[in-house]
Amino acid sequence: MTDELLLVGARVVDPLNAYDDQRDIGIRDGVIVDPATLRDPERLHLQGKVVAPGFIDLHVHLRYPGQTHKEDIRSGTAAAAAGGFTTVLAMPNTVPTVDNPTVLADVLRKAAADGAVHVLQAGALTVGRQGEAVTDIAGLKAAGAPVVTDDGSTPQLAGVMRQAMIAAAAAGIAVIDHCEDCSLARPGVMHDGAVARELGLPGQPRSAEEVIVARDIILAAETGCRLHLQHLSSAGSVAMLRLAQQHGLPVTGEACPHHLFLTDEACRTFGVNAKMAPPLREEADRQALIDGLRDGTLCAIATDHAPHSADEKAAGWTKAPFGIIGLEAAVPLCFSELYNKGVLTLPQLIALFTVGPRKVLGLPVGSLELGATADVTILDLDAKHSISVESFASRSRNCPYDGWQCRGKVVGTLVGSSR
Ligand SMILES: NC(=O)N[C@@H](CC(=O)O)C(=O)O
Ligand SMILES: [Zn+2]
Ligand SMILES: [Zn+2]
Repeated sequence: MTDELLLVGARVVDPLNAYDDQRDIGIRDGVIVDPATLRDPERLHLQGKVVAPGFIDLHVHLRYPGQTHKEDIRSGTAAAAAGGFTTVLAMPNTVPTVDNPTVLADVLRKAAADGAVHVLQAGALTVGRQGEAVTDIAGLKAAGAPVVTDDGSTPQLAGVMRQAMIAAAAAGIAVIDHCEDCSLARPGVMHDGAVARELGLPGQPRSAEEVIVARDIILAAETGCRLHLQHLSSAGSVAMLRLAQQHGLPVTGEACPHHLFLTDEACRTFGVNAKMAPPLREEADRQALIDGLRDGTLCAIATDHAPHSADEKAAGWTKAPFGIIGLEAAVPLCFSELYNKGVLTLPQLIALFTVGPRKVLGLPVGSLELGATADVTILDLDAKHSISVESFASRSRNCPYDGWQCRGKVVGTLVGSSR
């Protein structure tokens, strides 16, 4: 039996094709088709709503395998779908690490069975993410990893990163990079500034991120490796990325909602739910990240959805793990703060969830063209609501946004037939 659906009357925004107008969208068997070819479709009336290509989150922790008390593929992808995402890129800092094709195949098998959205799985850069032996990057790519990263950390030795980039370049795969020099970051638990001094907590200076951003831009230039900088937090990092792009280097970057909407001041209010890597910084950094989105230096907004259990987070500032969840708050926050407050245009904001991630992944995702997988995100730009952490599909609750008022809501997501 064919499965036919017609999306009627919405404003369709498809930045890859520079399209922004009202039109109907036809779907047959999970693929976008010409509406005129449908015979007897089910109709979804979407007047006053926006239809966009399914949003892609380049940075999530699904915690499978090994840490499913925090999240699993079922709960994490349910959270993604509720939050407006139809594709997520899972990080490999699991137990065991996704550092070989066998573990990767297991995750993909589990995702095909349990996933409410498409799950892409990044491979690790080094064995066990120990920063020593480079993984079989070509083998990971062949097994389905679209990118490689040691997220959670990065190889501390430049020589190891250089070797990894040479292998990644040869395999034709991008390195995505958690920029943190541990000798500068440790034992810090928040940004190294006035708030940390007042709270009496050890700080992480901006240099902990920036020296790795500089190092890895230099290595990308030398090796020709495609490099994507994850969860950038400092103004200096954005400036270096901009300069690298002006020099024509193949380097991109992402920002996370928490770095866009919070500063280290939030550490006073939200306690350990404001503890994450890299840390929340200062207002000038926040503004620089927003400028980076505005001028295209940063091509993606990614959540860095990092679930941890209540017990783990209850360990207090110095012992609690780094990270907050973001899948179900990111889109409402971004549409409130960036679109409805006039910071970005609608196509600009939607591109940060579609075209930008597509470029990083090098996959044919994030567009509504005929023949594409029918991944669709449906939005109501005016709907007012407040974020209710209690109602999240995620298994974890480590989120500072409970009760935040938003304008802009995810009405639904459609996930097309698997690629
Ligand atoms: N961002 C975080 O604070 N935590 C992430 C690791 C990471 O993204 O670096 C996690 O896995 O919990
Ligand atoms: Zn990270
Ligand atoms: Zn992460």
